[in-house]
Amino acid sequence: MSQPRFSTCDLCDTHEGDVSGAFRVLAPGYHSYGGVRHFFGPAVVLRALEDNSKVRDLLATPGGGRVLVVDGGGSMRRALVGGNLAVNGAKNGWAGIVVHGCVRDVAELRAADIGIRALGTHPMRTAKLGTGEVDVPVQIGGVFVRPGDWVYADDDGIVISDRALHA
Ligand SMILES: O=C([O-])CC(=O)C(=O)O
Repeated sequence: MSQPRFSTCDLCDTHEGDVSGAFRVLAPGYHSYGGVRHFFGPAVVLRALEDNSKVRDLLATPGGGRVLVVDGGGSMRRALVGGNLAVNGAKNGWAGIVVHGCVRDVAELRAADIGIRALGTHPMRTAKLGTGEVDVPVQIGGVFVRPGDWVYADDDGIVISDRALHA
């Protein structure tokens, strides 16, 4: 897929004076695991605490270039995304996944044609109890992310905006 080139640094330079809260930057701490390092799209937002049932359900639906943002509560005890989910998300046209929590199957994630950011890795998978809240605002990395916000991720960081910022 051809991508408009954007740079989160350039976006920050352009919007540094925006004190409205429309332009936010996630605090550092998210690492890149997917085969795509540079991705963007409108956010689908999910809160899922050590249960990835809804992550799996959403990645099985058409992504249409959107980015799945998962507030996993920062859990360092379970992995919310693994190789199968990443491949499925890529196949269904998701641009990326941002996980406030852990992922696993690092080699498979690296081979998947999708952007993945997460706090770390953990080899233990989550429960599958069907819990989780879809389409809710979350607060991760010190900022709010709301359904429909735009996400821009590259090697320098992750920007959240209430509107599209690329040309
Ligand atoms: O099944 C899970 O919970 C996560 C996983 O390992 C995968 O996506 O391959």
